[in-house]
Amino acid sequence: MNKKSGTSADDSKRKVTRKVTVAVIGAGTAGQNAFRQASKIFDNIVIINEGFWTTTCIAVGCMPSKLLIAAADRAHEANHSAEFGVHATAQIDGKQVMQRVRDERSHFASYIKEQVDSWPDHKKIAGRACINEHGLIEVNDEVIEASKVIVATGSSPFIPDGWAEKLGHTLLTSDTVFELTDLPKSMAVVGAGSVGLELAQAFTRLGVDVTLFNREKRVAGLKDDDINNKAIDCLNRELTMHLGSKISNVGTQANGSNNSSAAFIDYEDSAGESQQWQGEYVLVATGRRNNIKQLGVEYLGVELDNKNRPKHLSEKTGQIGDLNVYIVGDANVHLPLLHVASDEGYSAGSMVCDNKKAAYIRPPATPFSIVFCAPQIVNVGLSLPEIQQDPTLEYVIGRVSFDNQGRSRVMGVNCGLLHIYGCKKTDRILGASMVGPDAEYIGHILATAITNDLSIKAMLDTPFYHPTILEGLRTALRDVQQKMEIPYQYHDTQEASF
Ligand SMILES: Cc1cc2nc3c(=O)[nH]c(=O)nc-3n(C[C@H](O)[C@H](O)[C@H](O)COP(=O)(O)OP(=O)(O)OC[C@H]3O[C@@H](n4cnc5c(N)ncnc54)[C@H](O)[C@@H]3O)c2cc1C
Ligand SMILES: NC(=O)c1ccc[n+]([C@@H]2O[C@H](COP(=O)([O-])OP(=O)(O)OC[C@H]3O[C@@H](n4cnc5c(N)ncnc54)[C@H](O)[C@@H]3O)[C@@H](O)[C@H]2O)c1
Repeated sequence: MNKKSGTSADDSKRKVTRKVTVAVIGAGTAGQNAFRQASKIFDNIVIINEGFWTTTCIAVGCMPSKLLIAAADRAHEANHSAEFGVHATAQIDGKQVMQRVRDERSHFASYIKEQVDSWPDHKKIAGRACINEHGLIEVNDEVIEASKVIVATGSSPFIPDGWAEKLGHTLLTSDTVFELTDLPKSMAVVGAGSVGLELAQAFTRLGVDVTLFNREKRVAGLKDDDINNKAIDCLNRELTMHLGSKISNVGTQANGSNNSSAAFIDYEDSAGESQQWQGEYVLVATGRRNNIKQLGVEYLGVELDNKNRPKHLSEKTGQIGDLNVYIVGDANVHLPLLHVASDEGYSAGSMVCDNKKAAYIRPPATPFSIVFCAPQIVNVGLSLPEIQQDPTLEYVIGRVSFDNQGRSRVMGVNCGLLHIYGCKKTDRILGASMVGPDAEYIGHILATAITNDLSIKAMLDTPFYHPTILEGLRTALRDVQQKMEIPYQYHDTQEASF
């Protein structure tokens, strides 16, 4: 993509050092998939990456966070078994907890390393790429002219202006928190999105004194008010949350007890009262931003909107309009999730091969997200506001509460609510939102149903084993069916009540 090659006076300084058919910028999940796929056809290909080559997911994302949650859940179960007549108190070795997180992370990273090591050295460049005004990729001493460019530069934690300087060594983000060698005594977590909720609850369960702040009275960005209120109700039972609070200042101050400094947060609580929190660390989880602002994609003809999202993005392949430019994974902001990054990378890698061989372009995935707090939070398909905006969608909401659902109660995890949005006209599921036990499995079933256009009748004709938490899904589907006034199945059965 050499937009203006040969037109500049300082061309001599920008001599092209390499011409390639495909350049992939970023070697996370999306970039590695794109590279692997495109390499099946093209030999003249290069992948450029700054930092670790083991993916955000493995190094600082999905895997270390779930490893921490796994330890936290063990501790929680030990400490909360008294209702079953089993009395125990968890002895938590913070150093061992954090070491296992890193050891297991290294285990997962070793698979990626093996793959990356198998790629020829001359096709890998370690360094920060930027695209110059001629549409050439500059990295280290190289100036690369590429016919096709795949941008897979991911995203990074967003830190509000000035906070990094003010909080200094007391600031943590998801990029640094897994490097802690021991569990801290106290921590504020700012942001109740997926990162904030998962980590705040995990550290609480591991005995850290955690306070969670969020500026909205909303968790996990939930858009269905009933599900949001239920999630807050369930999470409040173990988490200290200041939702709807406004942070006015952050910083550090001398810690009276020793020579160190402690962090503070000045905030106005939801009742309008001025308050101060003090503690050891502030984990900032206020969102992520795509790594694209400084890259120079505009020199390839890409237009960005005011939130740095690429315009004219094909959600199927990541292609930008009819340019030979593909923006995939978190870099395009579309759905910043692992499976999406993986699929988009694969599809873009197939596309640059002109779809000739071994190419499979996946259809855009049904929107689907899981937050791995307890109870889990899941959203599938269209959200309630999206459905409400479209008057042609005649919808009903099928509900089930998990507060007294049979197996949930047996297991002592009976807090939750599922809403299924059904379409009256088509007998299909438009979307769903849930907080509750086994939500990750229920979410997968609902995503399968939406993706494969299953009718609610077809879903109700499939077996639901007894006693399972998944029987709650059937209760919600029956509620949808009843509200649609389509009496497919007589279901005055006993098991709905236990
Ligand atoms: C704490 C946390 C937990 C998460 N948990 C989950 C989860 O449970 N499930 C889920 O689906 N998703 C989860 N995610 C999101 C998931 O990790 C991301 O969606 C996914 O890893 C994005 O992959 P990617 O390939 O787009 O980017 P990345 O893996 O981030 O790769 C981008 C690469 O590009 C490099 N790069 C950036 N700029 C340049 C440049 N100019 N030149 C060269 N290289 C550059 C970066 O250094 C990086 O190596 C989580 C994220 C976080 C932070
Ligand atoms: N389980 C998963 O799939 C998973 C887990 C972690 C991360 N992720 C991915 O990472 C992305 C980023 O997650 P995230 O949680 O960092 O971002 P997010 O955008 O989901 O949530 C950020 C939260 O911080 C709040 N906030 C922002 N500024 C604030 C301020 N100054 N004071 C108080 N609150 C403030 C927002 O209101 C919001 O609730 C997610 O969108 C998701 O794609 C996924």
